[in-house]
Amino acid sequence: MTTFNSLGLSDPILKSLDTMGFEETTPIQEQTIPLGLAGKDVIGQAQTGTGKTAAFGIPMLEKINKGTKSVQGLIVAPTRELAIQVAEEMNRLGKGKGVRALPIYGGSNMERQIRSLKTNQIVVATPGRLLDHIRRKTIKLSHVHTAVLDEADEMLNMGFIDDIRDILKALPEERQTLLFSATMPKAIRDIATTLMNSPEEVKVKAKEMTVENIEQYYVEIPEKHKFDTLTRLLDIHDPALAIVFGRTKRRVDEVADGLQARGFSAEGIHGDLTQGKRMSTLNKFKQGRIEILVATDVAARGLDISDVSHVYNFDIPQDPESYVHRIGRTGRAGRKGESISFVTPREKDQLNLIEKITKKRVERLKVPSSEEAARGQQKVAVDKLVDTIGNTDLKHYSQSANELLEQYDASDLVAAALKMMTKERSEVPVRLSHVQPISVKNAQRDKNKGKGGKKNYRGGGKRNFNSKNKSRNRNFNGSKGKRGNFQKRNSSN
Ligand SMILES: Nc1ncnc2c1ncn2[C@@H]1O[C@H](COP(=O)(O)OP(=O)(O)OP(=O)(O)O)[C@@H](O)[C@H]1O
Ligand SMILES: [Mg+2]
Repeated sequence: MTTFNSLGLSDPILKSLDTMGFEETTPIQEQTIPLGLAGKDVIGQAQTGTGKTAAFGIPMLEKINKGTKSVQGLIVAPTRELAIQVAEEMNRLGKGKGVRALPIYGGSNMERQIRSLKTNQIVVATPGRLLDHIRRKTIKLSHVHTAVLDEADEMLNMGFIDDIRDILKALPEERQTLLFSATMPKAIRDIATTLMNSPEEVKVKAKEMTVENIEQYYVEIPEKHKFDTLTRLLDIHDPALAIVFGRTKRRVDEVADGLQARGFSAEGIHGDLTQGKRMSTLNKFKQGRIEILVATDVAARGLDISDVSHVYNFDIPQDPESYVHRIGRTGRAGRKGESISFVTPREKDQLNLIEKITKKRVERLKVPSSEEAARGQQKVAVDKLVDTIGNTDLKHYSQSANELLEQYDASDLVAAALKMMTKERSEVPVRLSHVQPISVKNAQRDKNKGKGGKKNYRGGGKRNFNSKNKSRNRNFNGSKGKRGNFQKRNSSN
């Protein structure tokens, strides 16, 4: 066990960590914070949800000179939501020292950003908006001593590489560059090293690329049965919060609408929505006001929402890296999670490729029948009832209960109560537009075709964004997740 204390951090930073409830370092933090503090360039690779943000954030904050009122630390992230989230985490980490991070991203007020830029020493930006500021000379980067590419492999992928080169060119040559991600294909690592100054490569040793606290399943299923299977699985699993990934924006809209029509609390998020809509949907999801987020890959990377218990790959992802990031939205910070990928018969090769690259076998799950789904829904009601017996003072109801028992059969009474509590699904038919199955060959060809081209991440574009649940009893904050070993003391996400 390594404590933050033993890394020689300053009191203000230790104070923030204490407030955040971080007690021990995670392995990537233990290995990269000393390198970061020593001014080394670092390529850091560690599994999803294992605290990479603090791994690069803490050394950056330690090196901010409070007396200099200019941008000294720059973090670049691929999506607006992630830029905002990373800025929030940096603000928590920097609170003790009084250092603030400003998120800058497209779709928000540029003038306001320009005013705030004068008072913040750390900027967390998406590449497009940052370049706008650089070109308009509305950001001063001559004092930046630390630059971080979060989700580095994504940032150095074909869609972003030119922007990243331009951004790095605008920074002082004398600087520290840190790259972090859960995945780092070799070709990208090679590009990365050309942008850095003899980097130290830290790869947290793990047998598999995915975290072991995610139970990974797949169902083999023809395209036309996917939607009904999804609703059955949702009824059986009764997730605290779930993310359903679809391949395209249209797909996301159709699945979200379909789920709503069947009475689920679901909304979609993708790159064609306004920034305001994206934020409000994500916030509702974080607060548990919607239970199912249907998303393109725009939500695949970095997002840290602790109560996500299930990830469904309604469409199998284009590449194994995307799979790793998508399922990594659950099972964070030591919690448990489950992922279920839908594989059409022609997509079995793609699943095999994912298993090979991630070095993890994905287990087959039987497609549930409608009877099983109905039993699943009933079980939710039964659990609620049993939970109420255990945790509520029922004195108030005992007189009515006794009167009813004199008139009716006990089993009829319980059955009636269960029926009232069971959410019976509407059977409205839901039809989705046809999508092409992914084959390893096609995925490869699409990848090559896109080389050098611009991948429109901001707009989404081509790169779009079980019943074994240990405890079905949701407590009031909606959490069903089990606590793992590097939990915060007072987790308040
Ligand atoms: N040492 C720690 N102790 C307890 N909780 C921590 C610690 N470090 C980070 N966390 C928490 O763990 C969660 C995941 O951290 P973070 O988002 O940085 O993961 P990540 O490695 O960047 O994941 P991804 O690859 O998905 O981006 C966050 O809620 C964070 O606050
Ligand atoms: Mg991250």
